[in-house]
Amino acid sequence: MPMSSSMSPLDDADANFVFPILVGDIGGTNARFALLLDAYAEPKIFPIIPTDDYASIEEALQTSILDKTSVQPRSAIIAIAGPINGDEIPLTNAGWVIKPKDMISALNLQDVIIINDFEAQALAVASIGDDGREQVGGGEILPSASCAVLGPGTGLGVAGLLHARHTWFPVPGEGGHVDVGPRTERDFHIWPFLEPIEGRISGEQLLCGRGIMNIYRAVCEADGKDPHIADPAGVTSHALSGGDAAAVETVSLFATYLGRVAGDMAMIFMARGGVFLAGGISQKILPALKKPEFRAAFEDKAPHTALLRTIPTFVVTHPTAALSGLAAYARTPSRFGVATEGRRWRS
Ligand SMILES: Nc1ncnc2c1ncn2[C@@H]1O[C@H](COP(=O)(O)OP(=O)(O)OP(=O)(O)O)[C@@H](O)[C@H]1O
Repeated sequence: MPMSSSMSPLDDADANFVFPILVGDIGGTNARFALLLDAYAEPKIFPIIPTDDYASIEEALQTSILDKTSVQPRSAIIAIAGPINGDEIPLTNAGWVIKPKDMISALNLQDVIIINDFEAQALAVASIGDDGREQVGGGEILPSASCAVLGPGTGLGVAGLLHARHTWFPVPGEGGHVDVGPRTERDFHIWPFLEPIEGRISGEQLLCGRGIMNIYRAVCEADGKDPHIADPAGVTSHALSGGDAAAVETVSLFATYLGRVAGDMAMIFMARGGVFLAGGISQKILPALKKPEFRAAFEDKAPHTALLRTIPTFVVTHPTAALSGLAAYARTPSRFGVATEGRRWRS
């Protein structure tokens, strides 16, 4: 059992962390780390590393962070892709198993917190300003209202962010796995060619790197063409340059489906504070998301079209948004209602 399990989440969240604090955002593809020396200094951000290049988080931290600085962190706040359960936490979509007790002894830490990577993206939404995001379409942020975050990356992460009692509460969940159904005539042509997961098409079957390939292959098969592009970056670059019709349609459909699911999340969370598109893919296809499809699908939510029109949508453009959210939490944990029960380990 984690050593802090006797403390209630809110009592625990009020406890400050001891500096220097290491913050980390570990995705299925990339890991990003930064060091915070004190509550006022800007985080020192280290180069992004591919998760697959290291056998474990201890090895990654030792080689790419600790061997490159004389600062010895005392606390670590790490966001990971996957559910946090018990003392051994496997990453979804990557080979690492995070063992906080091993981190404490191998890296000489006194406090380790592990949270979900989309909670970190939600913390980022509360802490980044206009220069870290770009609005797509109309609507205006209603201050202190709820927000929703969706992030197509290796998978599709979704989180809410609620404001109550002067505190921002990130709400992690598995919203990336909602069902998505065909709607237009073209959808009905393509749907039979999509690869399902156990018989259904979930958001994550469409809205992530793998999902781009799923849509692309289905578009090609529906039209009796050979899919010749091998990876998601190839599809989006052919689409953005306009050089390949199937790639152009794939990215247009991706934007439509992302708009549909983002609109659903806006309604679920009543996200008058805005819907934010995080994750690696959104910023790479920003010009495609600015075309009409994304926002049209987002707003097309009868009987709530008028409501959806008032809700702004943003692409998070800050290159290390999750780290900046974690840094804001590390500095002033009392501003954020992050539940730490079962997710905090101390030496
Ligand atoms: N230019 C691009 N266009 C579309 N997809 C891309 C592009 N570059 C990389 N990808 C895909 O983005 C995914 C990686 O996303 P991201 O950079 O958000 O990684 P991550 O943080 O490790 O993901 P996650 O947090 O979802 O596990 C991979 O599936 C990759 O194939």
